Amino acid sequence: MDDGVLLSIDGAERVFGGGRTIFGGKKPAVHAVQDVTIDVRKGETLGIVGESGCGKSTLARMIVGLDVPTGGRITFDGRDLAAEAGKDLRRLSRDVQYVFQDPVASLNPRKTIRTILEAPLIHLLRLGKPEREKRLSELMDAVNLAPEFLDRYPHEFSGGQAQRIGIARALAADPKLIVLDEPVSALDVSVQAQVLNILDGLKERFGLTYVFISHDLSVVESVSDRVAVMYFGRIVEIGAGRSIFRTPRHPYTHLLLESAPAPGRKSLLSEDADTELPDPYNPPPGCAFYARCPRRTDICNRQEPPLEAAPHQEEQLAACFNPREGA
Ligand SMILES: Nc1ncnc2c1ncn2[C@@H]1O[C@H](COP(=O)(O)OP(=O)(O)OP(=O)(O)O)[C@@H](O)[C@H]1O
Repeated sequence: MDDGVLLSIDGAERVFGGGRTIFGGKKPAVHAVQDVTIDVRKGETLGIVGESGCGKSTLARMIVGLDVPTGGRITFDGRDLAAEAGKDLRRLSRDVQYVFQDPVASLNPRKTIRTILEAPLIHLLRLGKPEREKRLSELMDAVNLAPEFLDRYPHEFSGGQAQRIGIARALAADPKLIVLDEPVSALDVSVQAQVLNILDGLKERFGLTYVFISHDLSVVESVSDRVAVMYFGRIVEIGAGRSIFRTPRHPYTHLLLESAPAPGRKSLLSEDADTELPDPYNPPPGCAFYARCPRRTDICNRQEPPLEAAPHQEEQLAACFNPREGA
Protein backbone atom coordinates (compact mmCIF):
# COMPACT_ATOMS: atom_id res chain seq x y z
CA MET A 1 0.00 0.00 0.00
CA ASP A 2 1.15 3.52 -0.73
CA ASP A 3 1.03 4.75 2.86
CA GLY A 4 3.18 1.83 3.98
CA VAL A 5 0.44 0.40 6.20
CA LEU A 6 0.25 -3.37 5.94
CA LEU A 7 -2.22 -4.15 8.70
CA SER A 8 -4.93 -1.76 9.74
CA ILE A 9 -6.99 -2.45 12.85
CA ASP A 10 -9.83 0.02 12.99
CA GLY A 11 -12.03 0.13 16.08
CA ALA A 12 -11.82 -3.65 16.47
CA GLU A 13 -14.08 -5.20 19.07
CA ARG A 14 -14.66 -8.80 20.20
CA VAL A 15 -17.50 -9.59 22.56
CA PHE A 16 -17.93 -13.15 23.82
CA GLY A 17 -21.36 -14.26 24.98
CA GLY A 18 -24.15 -11.72 25.25
CA GLY A 19 -27.50 -11.98 23.52
CA ARG A 20 -30.61 -13.45 25.11
CA THR A 21 -31.26 -16.77 26.85
CA ILE A 22 -34.28 -18.85 25.73
CA PHE A 23 -36.16 -17.38 28.71
CA GLY A 24 -35.51 -13.83 27.50
CA GLY A 25 -32.85 -12.99 30.11
CA LYS A 26 -29.51 -11.43 29.17
CA LYS A 27 -26.52 -13.74 28.74
CA PRO A 28 -23.34 -12.41 30.35
CA ALA A 29 -20.97 -10.77 27.90
CA VAL A 30 -17.21 -10.21 27.99
CA HIS A 31 -15.67 -7.40 25.96
CA ALA A 32 -12.35 -9.14 25.33
CA VAL A 33 -11.20 -6.45 22.87
CA GLN A 34 -12.71 -2.98 22.72
CA ASP A 35 -12.22 -0.20 20.23
CA VAL A 36 -8.66 -1.13 19.27
CA THR A 37 -7.17 0.98 16.48
CA ILE A 38 -3.61 0.35 15.29
CA ASP A 39 -1.85 0.67 11.95
CA VAL A 40 1.11 -1.64 11.48
CA ARG A 41 3.55 -0.41 8.85
CA LYS A 42 5.38 -2.67 6.48
CA GLY A 43 8.69 -3.80 7.94
CA GLU A 44 8.05 -2.73 11.53
CA THR A 45 7.74 -4.79 14.68
CA LEU A 46 4.78 -3.82 16.80
CA GLY A 47 5.05 -5.11 20.37
CA ILE A 48 1.87 -5.71 22.38
CA VAL A 49 2.11 -5.99 26.16
CA GLY A 50 -0.42 -6.38 28.92
CA GLU A 51 -1.46 -8.59 31.80
CA SER A 52 -2.97 -12.01 31.35
CA GLY A 53 -6.59 -11.60 30.30
CA CYS A 54 -6.18 -8.14 28.75
CA GLY A 55 -7.17 -9.39 25.29
CA LYS A 56 -3.79 -9.89 23.59
CA SER A 57 -4.51 -13.39 22.29
CA THR A 58 -8.02 -12.50 21.16
CA LEU A 59 -6.58 -9.61 19.16
CA ALA A 60 -3.86 -11.88 17.73
CA ARG A 61 -6.42 -14.50 16.71
CA MET A 62 -8.45 -11.86 14.88
CA ILE A 63 -5.36 -10.60 13.04
CA VAL A 64 -4.62 -14.08 11.67
CA GLY A 65 -8.27 -14.74 10.82
CA LEU A 66 -8.81 -17.45 13.47
CA ASP A 67 -11.51 -15.27 15.01
CA VAL A 68 -13.70 -12.53 13.61
CA PRO A 69 -14.30 -9.12 15.23
CA THR A 70 -17.83 -8.44 16.46
CA GLY A 71 -17.26 -4.77 15.62
CA GLY A 72 -14.82 -2.59 13.68
CA ARG A 73 -12.62 -3.77 10.86
CA ILE A 74 -9.25 -5.38 10.33
CA THR A 75 -7.72 -4.96 6.90
CA PHE A 76 -4.56 -6.52 5.60
CA ASP A 77 -2.95 -4.95 2.54
CA GLY A 78 -6.28 -3.22 1.97
CA ARG A 79 -8.35 -6.44 2.16
CA ASP A 80 -11.01 -6.86 4.86
CA LEU A 81 -10.08 -9.96 6.89
CA ALA A 82 -13.63 -10.82 7.94
CA ALA A 83 -14.68 -10.96 4.29
CA GLU A 84 -11.50 -12.85 3.28
CA ALA A 85 -11.93 -15.41 6.07
CA GLY A 86 -15.14 -16.51 4.40
CA LYS A 87 -13.80 -16.82 0.89
CA ASP A 88 -10.06 -16.69 0.35
CA LEU A 89 -8.57 -18.36 3.37
CA ARG A 90 -5.69 -19.79 1.38
CA ARG A 91 -4.48 -16.36 0.33
CA LEU A 92 -4.89 -14.99 3.83
CA SER A 93 -3.04 -17.93 5.39
CA ARG A 94 -0.16 -17.34 3.03
CA ASP A 95 0.20 -13.70 3.89
CA VAL A 96 -0.39 -13.81 7.64
CA GLN A 97 1.12 -16.52 9.82
CA TYR A 98 1.00 -17.29 13.55
CA VAL A 99 3.73 -18.58 15.85
CA PHE A 100 2.41 -20.08 19.07
CA GLN A 101 3.72 -19.84 22.60
CA ASP A 102 4.18 -23.54 23.33
CA PRO A 103 6.50 -24.78 20.60
CA VAL A 104 6.28 -28.51 21.28
CA ALA A 105 2.52 -28.59 21.78
CA SER A 106 1.98 -26.61 18.59
CA LEU A 107 3.64 -29.33 16.46
CA ASN A 108 1.75 -32.55 15.68
CA PRO A 109 3.64 -35.28 17.60
CA ARG A 110 2.82 -37.96 15.03
CA LYS A 111 4.28 -36.10 12.07
CA THR A 112 7.89 -35.67 11.04
CA ILE A 113 9.29 -32.19 10.64
CA ARG A 114 9.33 -32.79 6.89
CA THR A 115 5.58 -33.51 6.84
CA ILE A 116 4.88 -30.51 9.07
CA LEU A 117 6.90 -28.12 6.90
CA GLU A 118 5.66 -29.60 3.64
CA ALA A 119 1.98 -29.02 4.46
CA PRO A 120 2.01 -25.27 3.70
CA LEU A 121 4.27 -25.87 0.67
CA ILE A 122 1.71 -28.28 -0.78
CA HIS A 123 -1.57 -26.70 0.32
CA LEU A 124 -0.76 -23.01 0.28
CA LEU A 125 2.03 -22.65 -2.28
CA ARG A 126 1.15 -25.74 -4.37
CA LEU A 127 4.80 -26.54 -5.02
CA GLY A 128 5.90 -29.70 -6.87
CA LYS A 129 8.33 -32.21 -5.33
CA PRO A 130 11.67 -30.75 -6.55
CA GLU A 131 10.71 -27.20 -5.55
CA ARG A 132 9.54 -28.48 -2.17
CA GLU A 133 12.88 -30.15 -1.48
CA LYS A 134 14.70 -26.95 -2.33
CA ARG A 135 12.39 -24.89 -0.14
CA LEU A 136 12.69 -27.34 2.77
CA SER A 137 16.45 -27.01 2.88
CA GLU A 138 16.16 -23.22 2.61
CA LEU A 139 13.75 -23.20 5.56
CA MET A 140 15.96 -25.39 7.73
CA ASP A 141 18.92 -23.19 6.88
CA ALA A 142 16.92 -20.05 7.70
CA VAL A 143 16.27 -21.26 11.25
CA ASN A 144 19.72 -22.74 11.69
CA LEU A 145 18.77 -26.41 11.83
CA ALA A 146 20.62 -29.24 10.07
CA PRO A 147 18.69 -30.85 7.17
CA GLU A 148 19.03 -34.28 8.86
CA PHE A 149 16.44 -33.11 11.40
CA LEU A 150 13.73 -33.18 8.73
CA ASP A 151 12.99 -36.84 9.33
CA ARG A 152 12.69 -36.57 13.11
CA TYR A 153 9.61 -36.09 15.27
CA PRO A 154 8.81 -33.01 17.43
CA HIS A 155 9.51 -34.76 20.78
CA GLU A 156 13.12 -35.27 19.70
CA PHE A 157 13.75 -31.53 19.87
CA SER A 158 14.52 -29.12 22.69
CA GLY A 159 12.10 -26.23 23.30
CA GLY A 160 14.32 -23.78 21.41
CA GLN A 161 14.71 -26.12 18.42
CA ALA A 162 10.95 -26.81 18.40
CA GLN A 163 10.25 -23.09 18.34
CA ARG A 164 12.66 -22.70 15.43
CA ILE A 165 10.61 -25.35 13.61
CA GLY A 166 7.43 -23.43 14.50
CA ILE A 167 9.04 -20.35 12.96
CA ALA A 168 10.12 -22.32 9.86
CA ARG A 169 6.54 -23.56 9.48
CA ALA A 170 5.26 -19.99 9.62
CA LEU A 171 7.92 -18.95 7.13
CA ALA A 172 7.11 -21.81 4.77
CA ALA A 173 3.96 -20.06 3.57
CA ASP A 174 6.07 -17.10 2.42
CA PRO A 175 4.11 -14.65 4.61
CA LYS A 176 4.26 -10.87 4.78
CA LEU A 177 3.22 -10.64 8.43
CA ILE A 178 3.94 -12.99 11.32
CA VAL A 179 2.04 -12.72 14.58
CA LEU A 180 4.27 -14.05 17.34
CA ASP A 181 2.23 -14.86 20.45
CA GLU A 182 4.66 -15.12 23.38
CA PRO A 183 7.20 -16.88 21.12
CA VAL A 184 9.99 -17.13 23.69
CA SER A 185 8.07 -17.20 26.98
CA ALA A 186 8.31 -20.98 27.32
CA LEU A 187 12.07 -21.00 26.70
CA ASP A 188 15.06 -20.71 29.02
CA VAL A 189 16.57 -17.24 29.05
CA SER A 190 19.76 -18.49 27.37
CA VAL A 191 17.73 -19.92 24.47
CA GLN A 192 15.46 -16.87 24.18
CA ALA A 193 18.28 -14.71 22.81
CA GLN A 194 19.08 -17.29 20.12
CA VAL A 195 15.47 -17.41 18.93
CA LEU A 196 15.15 -13.61 19.03
CA ASN A 197 18.32 -13.31 16.95
CA ILE A 198 16.95 -15.70 14.37
CA LEU A 199 13.69 -13.76 14.21
CA ASP A 200 15.61 -10.54 13.75
CA GLY A 201 17.67 -11.98 10.89
CA LEU A 202 14.61 -13.43 9.17
CA LYS A 203 12.80 -10.13 9.30
CA GLU A 204 15.61 -8.47 7.43
CA ARG A 205 16.19 -11.33 4.99
CA PHE A 206 12.54 -11.89 4.02
CA GLY A 207 11.21 -8.34 4.45
CA LEU A 208 8.78 -9.41 7.18
CA THR A 209 6.54 -7.42 9.47
CA TYR A 210 5.97 -8.68 13.03
CA VAL A 211 3.28 -8.30 15.66
CA PHE A 212 5.07 -9.48 18.77
CA ILE A 213 3.01 -10.28 21.85
CA SER A 214 4.77 -10.74 25.15
CA HIS A 215 4.41 -10.16 28.85
CA ASP A 216 8.18 -9.71 29.11
CA LEU A 217 8.95 -5.99 28.91
CA SER A 218 12.66 -6.43 28.29
CA VAL A 219 11.96 -8.75 25.36
CA VAL A 220 9.40 -6.33 23.92
CA GLU A 221 11.81 -3.43 24.38
CA SER A 222 14.58 -5.28 22.56
CA VAL A 223 12.51 -6.27 19.52
CA SER A 224 9.86 -3.58 18.98
CA ASP A 225 9.84 -0.42 16.91
CA ARG A 226 6.50 0.57 18.41
CA VAL A 227 4.72 -0.74 21.48
CA ALA A 228 1.01 -0.94 22.34
CA VAL A 229 0.10 -1.41 25.99
CA MET A 230 -3.25 -3.14 26.55
CA TYR A 231 -5.39 -3.03 29.65
CA PHE A 232 -8.76 -4.69 30.03
CA GLY A 233 -9.36 -5.05 26.30
CA ARG A 234 -8.22 -1.59 25.27
CA ILE A 235 -5.04 0.09 24.12
CA VAL A 236 -4.09 2.47 26.93
CA GLU A 237 -0.83 3.68 25.42
CA ILE A 238 0.88 3.33 22.06
CA GLY A 239 4.03 4.86 20.65
CA ALA A 240 7.66 4.36 19.72
CA GLY A 241 9.28 1.75 21.95
CA ARG A 242 11.95 4.14 23.21
CA SER A 243 9.36 6.77 24.25
CA ILE A 244 7.09 4.25 25.93
CA PHE A 245 9.96 2.81 27.93
CA ARG A 246 11.66 6.11 28.78
CA THR A 247 8.73 8.45 29.24
CA PRO A 248 5.53 6.47 29.76
CA ARG A 249 2.49 8.75 29.80
CA HIS A 250 -0.16 6.34 31.07
CA PRO A 251 0.02 5.53 34.81
CA TYR A 252 -0.50 1.85 33.96
CA THR A 253 2.53 1.78 31.65
CA HIS A 254 4.48 3.52 34.38
CA LEU A 255 3.35 0.90 36.92
CA LEU A 256 4.40 -1.90 34.58
CA LEU A 257 7.86 -0.43 34.17
CA GLU A 258 8.21 0.18 37.90
CA SER A 259 7.19 -3.39 38.62
CA ALA A 260 9.57 -4.92 36.08
CA PRO A 261 10.99 -8.07 37.61
CA ALA A 262 13.89 -7.78 40.01
CA PRO A 263 15.38 -10.39 42.30
CA GLY A 264 12.66 -11.42 44.73
CA ARG A 265 10.01 -9.38 42.95
CA LYS A 266 7.48 -10.70 40.49
CA SER A 267 6.45 -8.64 37.48
CA LEU A 268 2.80 -7.66 37.20
CA LEU A 269 2.97 -9.25 33.79
CA SER A 270 4.30 -12.64 34.84
CA GLU A 271 1.85 -15.40 34.05
CA ASP A 272 1.31 -16.33 37.69
CA ALA A 273 1.06 -12.76 39.00
CA ASP A 274 -1.89 -11.83 41.21
CA THR A 275 -3.65 -9.54 38.83
CA GLU A 276 -6.20 -7.05 40.02
CA LEU A 277 -8.08 -6.65 36.77
CA PRO A 278 -11.73 -5.65 37.08
CA ASP A 279 -14.37 -8.36 36.68
CA PRO A 280 -14.80 -8.75 32.90
CA TYR A 281 -18.49 -9.63 33.38
CA ASN A 282 -19.05 -6.50 35.38
CA PRO A 283 -16.82 -3.75 33.97
CA PRO A 284 -16.53 -0.52 35.94
CA PRO A 285 -17.81 2.75 34.47
CA GLY A 286 -15.16 5.13 33.12
CA CYS A 287 -11.51 4.11 33.07
CA ALA A 288 -10.91 0.43 33.83
CA PHE A 289 -7.64 1.33 35.60
CA TYR A 290 -9.41 3.70 38.04
CA ALA A 291 -9.24 1.45 41.11
CA ARG A 292 -5.47 0.97 40.78
CA CYS A 293 -4.54 4.41 39.56
CA PRO A 294 -2.42 6.80 41.65
CA ARG A 295 -3.40 9.76 39.41
CA ARG A 296 -7.17 9.26 39.36
CA THR A 297 -9.55 12.18 39.65
CA ASP A 298 -13.34 12.43 39.68
CA ILE A 299 -13.83 12.32 35.96
CA CYS A 300 -12.00 9.01 35.67
CA ASN A 301 -14.75 6.80 37.03
CA ARG A 302 -17.40 8.57 35.01
CA GLN A 303 -15.92 8.77 31.51
CA GLU A 304 -13.83 6.52 29.32
CA PRO A 305 -10.62 8.46 28.55
CA PRO A 306 -9.94 8.79 24.81
CA LEU A 307 -6.59 7.70 23.36
CA GLU A 308 -4.88 11.01 22.64
CA ALA A 309 -1.51 12.54 21.92
CA ALA A 310 0.02 15.28 24.02
CA PRO A 311 1.13 18.47 22.24
CA HIS A 312 4.49 17.79 20.54
CA GLN A 313 4.15 14.08 21.20
CA GLU A 314 2.00 13.15 18.25
CA GLU A 315 3.37 9.65 18.01
CA GLN A 316 2.70 8.70 21.64
CA LEU A 317 -0.97 8.32 22.49
CA ALA A 318 -2.32 7.61 25.95
CA ALA A 319 -5.88 7.00 27.14
CA CYS A 320 -5.73 9.01 30.34
CA PHE A 321 -7.28 12.22 31.68
CA ASN A 322 -4.18 12.91 33.80
CA PRO A 323 -1.21 11.51 31.91
CA ARG A 324 2.35 11.96 33.10
CA GLU A 325 3.81 14.61 30.84
CA GLY A 326 7.51 15.15 30.32
CA ALA A 327 8.15 12.50 32.96
N1 LIG B 1 -13.88 -18.00 23.93
C1 LIG B 1 -14.07 -17.18 24.95
N2 LIG B 1 -15.25 -17.12 25.60
C2 LIG B 1 -15.47 -16.27 26.64
N3 LIG B 1 -14.53 -15.41 27.08
C3 LIG B 1 -13.33 -15.41 26.49
C4 LIG B 1 -13.02 -16.29 25.40
N4 LIG B 1 -11.73 -16.07 25.02
C5 LIG B 1 -11.27 -15.10 25.83
N5 LIG B 1 -12.22 -14.71 26.71
C6 LIG B 1 -12.09 -13.65 27.75
O1 LIG B 1 -11.63 -12.49 27.09
C7 LIG B 1 -10.68 -11.80 27.88
C8 LIG B 1 -9.37 -11.66 27.09
O2 LIG B 1 -8.77 -12.96 26.93
P1 LIG B 1 -7.41 -13.18 26.11
O3 LIG B 1 -7.11 -14.65 26.16
O4 LIG B 1 -7.50 -12.54 24.80
O5 LIG B 1 -6.36 -12.40 27.00
P2 LIG B 1 -4.77 -12.49 27.01
O6 LIG B 1 -4.29 -11.13 27.32
O7 LIG B 1 -4.29 -13.12 25.76
O8 LIG B 1 -4.49 -13.44 28.24
P3 LIG B 1 -3.45 -14.65 28.32
O9 LIG B 1 -2.10 -14.02 28.22
O10 LIG B 1 -3.76 -15.24 29.66
O11 LIG B 1 -3.80 -15.55 27.18
C9 LIG B 1 -10.54 -12.60 29.17
O12 LIG B 1 -11.41 -12.02 30.12
C10 LIG B 1 -11.02 -13.96 28.78
O13 LIG B 1 -11.57 -14.65 29.89
